[in-house]
Amino acid sequence: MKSSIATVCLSGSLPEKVAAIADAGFDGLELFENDLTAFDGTAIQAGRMIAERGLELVTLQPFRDFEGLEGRQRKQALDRAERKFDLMQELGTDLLMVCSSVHPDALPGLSRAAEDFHELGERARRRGLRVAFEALAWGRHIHDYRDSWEVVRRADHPAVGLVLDTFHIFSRQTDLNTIGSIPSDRIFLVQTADAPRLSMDHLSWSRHYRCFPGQGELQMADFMRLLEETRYDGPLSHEIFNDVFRMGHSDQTARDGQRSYRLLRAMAADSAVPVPQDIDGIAFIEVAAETEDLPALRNTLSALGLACVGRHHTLEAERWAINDLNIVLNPDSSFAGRSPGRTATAVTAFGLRVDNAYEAFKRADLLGFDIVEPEDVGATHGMSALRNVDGSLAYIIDNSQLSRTWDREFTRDVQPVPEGPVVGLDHIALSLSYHDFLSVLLQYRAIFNLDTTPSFDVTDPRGLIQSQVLCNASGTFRLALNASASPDTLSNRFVRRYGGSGVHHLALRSTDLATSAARLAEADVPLLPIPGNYYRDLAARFDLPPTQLDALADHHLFYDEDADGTYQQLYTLSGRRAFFFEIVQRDGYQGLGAPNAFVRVTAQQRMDATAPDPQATTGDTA
Ligand SMILES: O=C(O)c1ccc(O)c(O)c1
Ligand SMILES: [Mg+2]
Repeated sequence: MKSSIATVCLSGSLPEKVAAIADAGFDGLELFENDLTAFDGTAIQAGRMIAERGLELVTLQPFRDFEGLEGRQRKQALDRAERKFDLMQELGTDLLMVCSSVHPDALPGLSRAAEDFHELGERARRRGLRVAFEALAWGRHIHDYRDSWEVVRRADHPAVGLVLDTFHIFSRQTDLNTIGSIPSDRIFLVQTADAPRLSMDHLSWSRHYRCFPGQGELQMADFMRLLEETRYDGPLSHEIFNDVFRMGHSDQTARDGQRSYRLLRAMAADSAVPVPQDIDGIAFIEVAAETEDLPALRNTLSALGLACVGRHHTLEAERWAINDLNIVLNPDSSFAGRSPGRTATAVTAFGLRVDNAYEAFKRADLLGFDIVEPEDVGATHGMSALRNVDGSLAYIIDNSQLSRTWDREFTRDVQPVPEGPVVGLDHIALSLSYHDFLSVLLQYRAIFNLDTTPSFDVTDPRGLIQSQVLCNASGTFRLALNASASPDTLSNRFVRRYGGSGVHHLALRSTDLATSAARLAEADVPLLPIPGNYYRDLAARFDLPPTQLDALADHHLFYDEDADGTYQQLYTLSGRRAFFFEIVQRDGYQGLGAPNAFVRVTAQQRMDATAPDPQATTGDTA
């Protein structure tokens, strides 16, 4: 198969789109007619620009409202097609993609449509061209790929073939099984798109929410298995209409598109790409710490019961630990692989524990993700990492590797002895720019075997924050992704101040949150204050004894229940740092306290408003 992508997927001008598509390594592209119509060169120049970048022009599309017309309207539609054939010959493509008609005058009937396509195919053939028919999910009469296939079959013309577009097929929940029996030479084009499951009309869903396979919830693997049965060998072309892609960076989107294409190919039975592995947990977190922030960090960590258990042999870095949780405070920023221009004390790396790191890297590499070797960042630890879209590093390690690394790199001053109720890490939360959100989702879901919760909206006083959680089956790995289209939400204020996406908070797990809160208070670690109204609402929602409600309020704790159990949360303020700590007590509960999030972000925005001007000082609380 050949990899292709439609120009409509990307932001920018036609030359920018063509460059991004070529640089990302695609074999070809679908030219959306609007991109040509708005291009300030000739069709010949556009075709040459595409060819010079080594790209095949797979098709010109879409040709609309063709089938089912009579008399003068039918003749006009055929004449219109001839004008597009002229363009195609100048552009250097032999395929016109025709989508099913939404014309109010279009008449029903598969045989009538087949006659129209026979005639169109004959006109195309005379000019050495072909046409391909797609059923739009909202087509007036034809909105099922089995009907468009029947039209193509009855048209019975070598220049008339079928388009399969996964979005239209899945959005109507059409049975897939007919796909396997379509002769491969009758399929001229396969368009691939994923999407989140949303209940809305087909057209709005398609035009705004499509995403790359691997980012959504459609059963792409089922489709690919049936396509494989046909032995189809033509272009596999992403066609994504997505509001975020339209505002994103075309290079980043095109690179993700190529990764998604490889992910689709890796679904084939004979793929050489290793299968995705589980993430068992987070082995360590690295904080690039400015020296003046170290005392406050050390104070918070010791109040939480972590101890400094070793020092780096050559760097200033300290290893803080409790049980399996390791936090490395590293004042040497070069080790952390930080992006230029970022100065705040911030989380710049974490280590993902897997069964077989070699296989995970092999999969990541074959899918086209960026891998950073230790030499690249001048590190002696010997661990390779994925480069996250924000420039931070996700090391991938297996257990054998980890103990060796600690001993080679760090002294062992004290054994990590549990000294309080904090037992380890619960989750990490990222605040992402809106266009990084889907990139991060693709990276983690493509490489690893993870579940994704449905996306939900948190109401921040300045707009909505979209939130989604990636997690493993056993609950030992949770990564929360947050992004917002509104400029002044908490998550976007973080992104702006920090100079990009990044880790917004670290959540540790306690077995006794009230005691953890008391220890933080004793150590003068300020906690996020929670308004009294929150506890009035808790009293109404849950059957909690007054003493328990008072205790929650006294310690600034959030509370929630689900079918599996209860959950309590508290938050520290970030002070000068880019991130803050959350401490949770999870008694069976599976979520991340989503019903409390609007109160939390509102309280954080309130703290932020009373903090000194972030432009003038780094003493912010975002
Ligand atoms: O939204 C549309 O009109 C449209 C156009 C062309 C396509 O291939 C498609 O799937 C949708
Ligand atoms: Mg399509």
